[in-house]
Amino acid sequence: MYTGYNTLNMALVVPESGQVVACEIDDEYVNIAKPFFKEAGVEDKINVRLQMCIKTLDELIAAGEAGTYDFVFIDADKRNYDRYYEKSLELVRQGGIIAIDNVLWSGKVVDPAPDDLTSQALDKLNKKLHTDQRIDLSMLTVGDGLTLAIKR
Ligand SMILES: C[S@@+](CC[C@H](N)C(=O)[O-])C[C@H]1O[C@@H](n2cnc3c(N)ncnc32)[C@H](O)[C@@H]1O
Repeated sequence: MYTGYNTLNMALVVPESGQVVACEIDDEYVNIAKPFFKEAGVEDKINVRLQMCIKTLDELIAAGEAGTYDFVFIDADKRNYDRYYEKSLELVRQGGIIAIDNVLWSGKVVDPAPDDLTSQALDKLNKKLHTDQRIDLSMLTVGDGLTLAIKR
């Protein structure tokens, strides 16, 4: 979530009945974001979970919400992206979209250094998605690289 810029954007466009689940581990950012959610009149549409996001994803699955989400945006700690991707794939419905940010990592994924575990993890995930038959894939070369994975 960070300071909530994209959480707020999503909450502004989902219908009144929609919900945005926002994952963050740092309460400083949550405290910055929440007044803006209120000011924009969308605080009731945003469910902030202040804990490790893998725990939140597991809780959503345990609550029977697999296959019910339209969209997931993955933009937290890069080395765990593959774990978040697998959980997100469970959570989205057929035709649902998983967006993954920073997949080019300033170009370092092309030839990751031996000690650069982040670039290695992103490179590995990019290659995995390329042949993943569970999704249709588009990698947008905008910004730092944005992958769109659409669940089949
Ligand atoms: C790049 S920022 C997110 C920006 C946000 N997607 C946006 O566009 O407005 C990444 C955030 O993920 C949080 N984060 C990192 N690891 C996390 C984890 N394991 N669980 C939950 N949040 C995490 C960081 O504290 C940081 O605020």
